[in-house]
Amino acid sequence: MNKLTAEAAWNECLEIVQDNISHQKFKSWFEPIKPVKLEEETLTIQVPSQFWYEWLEEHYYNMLRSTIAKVLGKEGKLEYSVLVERSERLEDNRSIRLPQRPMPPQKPQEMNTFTEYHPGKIENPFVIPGIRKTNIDSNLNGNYVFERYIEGDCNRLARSAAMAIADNPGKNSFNPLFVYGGTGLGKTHLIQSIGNKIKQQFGDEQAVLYVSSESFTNEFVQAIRNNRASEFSIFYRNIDVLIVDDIQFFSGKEKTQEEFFHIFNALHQDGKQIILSSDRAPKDIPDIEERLISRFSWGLSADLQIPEFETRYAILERKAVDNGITLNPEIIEFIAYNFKSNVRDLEGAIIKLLATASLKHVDEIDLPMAKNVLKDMVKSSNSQISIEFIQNYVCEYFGIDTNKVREKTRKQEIVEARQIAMYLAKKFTKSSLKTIGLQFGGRDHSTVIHAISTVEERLSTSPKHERILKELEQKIEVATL
Ligand SMILES: Nc1ncnc2c1ncn2[C@@H]1O[C@H](COP(=O)(O)OP(=O)(O)OP(=O)(O)O)[C@@H](O)[C@H]1O
Repeated sequence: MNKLTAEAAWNECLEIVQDNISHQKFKSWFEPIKPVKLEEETLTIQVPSQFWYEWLEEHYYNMLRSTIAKVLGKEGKLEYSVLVERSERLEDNRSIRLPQRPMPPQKPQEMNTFTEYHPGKIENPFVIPGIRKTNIDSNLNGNYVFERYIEGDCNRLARSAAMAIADNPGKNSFNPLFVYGGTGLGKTHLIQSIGNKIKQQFGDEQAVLYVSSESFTNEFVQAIRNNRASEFSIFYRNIDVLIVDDIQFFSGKEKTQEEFFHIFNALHQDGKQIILSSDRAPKDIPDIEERLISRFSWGLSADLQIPEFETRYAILERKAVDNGITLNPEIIEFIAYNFKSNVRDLEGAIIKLLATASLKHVDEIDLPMAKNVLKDMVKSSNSQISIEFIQNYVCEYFGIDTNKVREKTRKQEIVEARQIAMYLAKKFTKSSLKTIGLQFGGRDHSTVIHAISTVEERLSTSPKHERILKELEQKIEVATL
């Protein structure tokens, strides 16, 4: 005979539980539970959700079993009653993406578990196969993989940190990884590649979740509205690899920041991996709590820069292959020269070419067609060759710093490059000799005349110079409209 009430029995259980788990976990998982009834040696407790029940079974089964044995004796049993019907929960759950799994057969609103197998109620209450990990929709785009992410000086650090994380999530010094950079430079692609690689390598062992900070905020607001803030919080605390994109969107959203702060702490403390992206460095994001900014900088902050010519070229080659379009090198060069500010524009150019080719039923696109199709997308400043463009171009060709041709230096290789640039400036721009001289460090027009005649002379006497000049002229023609 058991004279205990359900409350008293459960309170005794709680005292034991409290001694065995952290305060935070106790508060999260045990305080909200209500004792319902105690009949013979069977204590029934009410849990707020199906997910809750599953979580307890997965994580606290042994501890609860021994606790019940201590309080109710060897024959003691624990039964769960789930507060809300599953059909209702499922609908709600979707909005905050709680993990779901197929339900075992059960009586409505009630589940029994623990200590005994109840045929017809729960098939196997003790083994919950991958309850959370298999069922979380990671929200990843399968196209964003490392294999399609071209490496260059512009992204080397961020990319190698990302790959290291993918091999060892949570157990590396890049936690959090904070990737930042301007629009269209590949932040989303890179951070999603980490998630995809982890899924590929670790499968259901790692619960990966990609979420934009905007969705995070919306879900949180909705969770508050539906009195489900604690479930929201618990859900996020169960993620192994949390990827949050465009974190600058948290700016000015105090409640969301606070919630994220707690989730961040819990995950970090548990050795879970956090990956964040933003359009600017942590310290430059306005209206974000100082304590969050400082956490963002705990691991590694790596920026993505505008890709250099060679990387743009490699990206274009890759995108052309991915889109099933063949582009000859001249066209790739033309695009790489004229679309400099971000990778999304490079893709836009390829897609426009692809669309036009299929509209016009053209099998192969040639350079004049490409120039014509893309002329509206090329910035007007690029459509006319400027002296600066030629200076940059020639210096890049000879591998020297552009400023050098504007300086007074008389080093042989600089003088030669400067003379060639002056010659090309005269040939490809409408600028006067005086203007050209001025743009080369304020030189006199007679210096420009001298440079042009020197180049012309070399052209007629040296095949090597003739070849260099021809190459440069061709490239300038390709690069511009
Ligand atoms: N290094 C790269 N190699 C291949 N593709 C790239 C690379 N960088 C960016 N891209 C491509 O450029 C496009 C834009 O990239 P992404 O969306 O990741 O940029 P973002 O920095 O997140 O931009 P935003 O801040 O505007 O969201 C994507 O299609 C992506 O695949």
